[in-house]
Amino acid sequence: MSSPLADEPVESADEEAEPLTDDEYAEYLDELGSAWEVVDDHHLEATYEFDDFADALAFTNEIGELAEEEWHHPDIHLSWGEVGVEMWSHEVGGLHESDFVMAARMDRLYDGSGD
Ligand SMILES: C[C@H](O)[C@H](O)[C@H]1CNC2=NC(N)=NC(=O)C2=N1
Repeated sequence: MSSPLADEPVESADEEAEPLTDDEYAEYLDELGSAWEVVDDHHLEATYEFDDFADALAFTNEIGELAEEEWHHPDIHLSWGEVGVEMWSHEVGGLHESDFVMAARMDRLYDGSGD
């Protein structure tokens, strides 16, 4: 079951936007699945598990298409049976609401693609 955050728009950060503070991002983190954690107050991290490399590659491509559609791109680490994702906003040098929306969209893709 993905978070309602997945229904929010992915908006680019304002020019002068500052990264979210831990108090500010706490509420968004609570709305995401437990797979996600914030690292160094800078980015979101999660690892998705798959049966094999081919399934992990297919999910990687799904995330890539989402990122291109929304023009908001994660770092993706593809390995056998696993896809590691790091998500932050380059323009603010840290976390923005859109990172949490993208994380929820990735969870929705994963839920839809099965285990
Ligand atoms: C150069 C390009 O416009 C920028 O990288 C865009 C597109 N993708 C992006 N992705 C992420 N994660 N953060 C950004 O600030 C961002 N901005």
